[in-house]
Amino acid sequence: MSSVGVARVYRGTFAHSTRDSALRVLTDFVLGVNEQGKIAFFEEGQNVESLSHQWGFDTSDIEQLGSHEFFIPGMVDTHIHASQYIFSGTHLDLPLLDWLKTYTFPVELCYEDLDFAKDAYTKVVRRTLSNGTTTACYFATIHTDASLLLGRIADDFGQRALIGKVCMDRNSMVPDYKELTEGCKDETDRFVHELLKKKYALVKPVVTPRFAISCSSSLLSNLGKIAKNYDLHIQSHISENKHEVQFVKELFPDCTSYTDVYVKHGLLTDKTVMAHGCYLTDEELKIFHERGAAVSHCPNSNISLISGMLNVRNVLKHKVKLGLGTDVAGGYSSSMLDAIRRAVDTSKALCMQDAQLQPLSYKEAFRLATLGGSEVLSLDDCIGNFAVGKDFDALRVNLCVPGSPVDLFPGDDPEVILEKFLNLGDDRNIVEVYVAGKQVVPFPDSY
Ligand SMILES: O=c1[nH]c(=O)c2nc[nH]c2[nH]1
Ligand SMILES: [Zn+2]
Repeated sequence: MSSVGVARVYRGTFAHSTRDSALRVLTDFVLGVNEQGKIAFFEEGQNVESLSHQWGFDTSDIEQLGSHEFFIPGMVDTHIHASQYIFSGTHLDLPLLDWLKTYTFPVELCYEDLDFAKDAYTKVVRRTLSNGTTTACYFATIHTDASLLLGRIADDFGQRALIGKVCMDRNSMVPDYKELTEGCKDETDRFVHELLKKKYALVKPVVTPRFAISCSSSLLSNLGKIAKNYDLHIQSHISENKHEVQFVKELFPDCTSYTDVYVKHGLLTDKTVMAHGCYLTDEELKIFHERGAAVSHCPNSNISLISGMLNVRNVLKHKVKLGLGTDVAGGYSSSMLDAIRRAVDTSKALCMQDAQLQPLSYKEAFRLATLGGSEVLSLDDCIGNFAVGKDFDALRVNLCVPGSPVDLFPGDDPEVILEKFLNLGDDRNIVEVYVAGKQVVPFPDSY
């Protein structure tokens, strides 16, 4: 484009969430992306002439979307185990603690081998990007070098990512799949230091105690200090399964709740994201709200491992930041579209138990997968919707591609088309993916 100031301009339908509205479908809007990959303007199509003067672009350079096409913001997976992708779709027949011991820890041990790690991590980054995950908050494994490799691969593919080297110094139930307390702290220091040194634009470290069962009090305190010293994100699991909650009570008798364990060790901050939270009490949710900590709702995993069903309405009532996670591979799908669908399904299942509850609408689930996720990761000043000044993280969706799993009919308006995509669509419909203004899907030939 010959213009000064904008690199690309699109015209057509855009759907996104705002602070006040779970879904706004805007037909005939124009959006400009500047050279820095940020949204320069986002206005009604009728303003196009004045925009072209103001921004110096030629209207013939505008890319017009088809009537069966639209842009939505990139989706944010707030909780995914990159290392478990290798067995996703299998091993769904045991409850959490047995599942970890029998399937998960033995697989995670393999990531000591960097060739193994490279293959698996390349596949998970490719798959999630194709499925429209522009931002992922990843658990890796205890292996520092393989975790750094995941950071490099995310950077190579242009995915926005938080990367966690997993920390665990007890109860691994599998010989060798744990570190000594001091080693774990030192390796986390090394991981953070090395990853920050790379100066990747979109990839950052996240302090990652696996969960309270896997970590001694001393390790948790050390991790809390590292997070504070470097002002880092923190991720872990909380109150996923009733046996887990009971075990934590026994391991930390001086703490008043599971949440209190993380509070006492400096791990519940406004940059914390805790996965699951199915059994959090109202008192605990109040603490989450006061501290600005977030919950990642992982409905596929919660059902697959028969862990529990998060009452999303109650979390929202407590004004706790909430997003969605695939939780691969406790969750069998790496697609955030699946997370949207399972979140709605779970809320409907809860309604069957309590007629007073209101199910989640597809619009609310869409919000959780986009703007909600950006809030969970404290990135909502930068991504989550099409507000001017934010990075252009976006999916171009086309429902009329060859082999599309969705059929359209006369009279299907843009809102219906979006709803069909969210409920029936898949990666075949996600024809282009942008992160910070850069097109990352389709992949370059060299990938
Ligand atoms: O769903 C889960 N997946 C895990 O890998 C894990 N580790 C602790 N708690 C966990 N829950
Ligand atoms: Zn998890």
